[in-house]
Amino acid sequence: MSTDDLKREAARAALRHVEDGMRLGLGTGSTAEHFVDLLAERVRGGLKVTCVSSSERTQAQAERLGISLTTLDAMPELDLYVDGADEIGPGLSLIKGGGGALLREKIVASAARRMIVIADESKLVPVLGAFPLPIEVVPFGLEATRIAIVRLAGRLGLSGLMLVRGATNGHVFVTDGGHRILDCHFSHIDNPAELAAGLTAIPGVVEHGLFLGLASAACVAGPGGVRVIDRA
Ligand SMILES: O=C(CO)[C@H](O)[C@H](O)COP(=O)(O)O
Repeated sequence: MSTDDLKREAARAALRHVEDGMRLGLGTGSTAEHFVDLLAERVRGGLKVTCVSSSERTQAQAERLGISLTTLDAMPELDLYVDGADEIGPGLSLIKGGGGALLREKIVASAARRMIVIADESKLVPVLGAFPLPIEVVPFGLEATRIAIVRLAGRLGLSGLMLVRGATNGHVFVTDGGHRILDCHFSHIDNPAELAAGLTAIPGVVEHGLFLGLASAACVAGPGGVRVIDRA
C-alpha cells in the first residue's frame, strides 16, 4: 500500500463518524483532500451535511464536488472537524501548517465539538519538532518578529534555522489571510505548551502550528489497518 492509499484509508475511517445532519469542518492537505472526496461520494448517495472549509483550496474542491458549504460566521458551531497533521505527538499534540492553512484550521478546529485527525502512521512521533514548526506572522516588521521568536526559542533552549516559506512560483508564500510563514527547524520541542504560550505573546505572531488539546481522536493508517487513538 502506498502512503497515499494509507491516507485514503485513514480518511475513510473518519468518515464513519459522520452522521446525517452534521455541521462539519473540512481540513486542508492531501489527506483531508481524500476525506472531502469520500464525503462527496456519500453526499451524492444522499447524506446531508453542511460544511465549512479551512482554506480556499478545500473550498474550491468541495464546491467542485457539490458539497453544501457555508461560512463559519453563518454556522459558528460545528459538530466535527476532520483534518490531517504534519506530526502527531504524545496526547495527540500536533504540528500542523505544512500546507500553510494553520490559522483557519485552528479557528475551525476550535469551533468544533470534536476534531478527528487523519494520517498515515509516518506522522506519529515520540516528540514534536522534526517537522519544521510553521509560525504565521504579519509581513509588517517580519524581521523584528523573527528576532523575538529567536530570543524566545533561546530562553526555552531551542535553536535551529527559521526560514521564510517560499512558494512554488519562486515568490514568498502568502497565506489565505495575507500573512507569511516562518518554518522553524527546532528538531525537538520538549515542552510544546511553554513554546505555544511564548509564541502567542509575541505581537507579530498571528498563529502557530502547535495544536494542543484540540484533537479528540486520530485515525492512523498503517499496513495492518487503521488504528484509532483517543486523547487520554
Ligand atoms: O496542516 C496542514 C495544512 O496546513 C495539513 O493538514 C498537514 O500539512 C498535513 O498535510 P498532508 O495531509 O498533505 O500530509
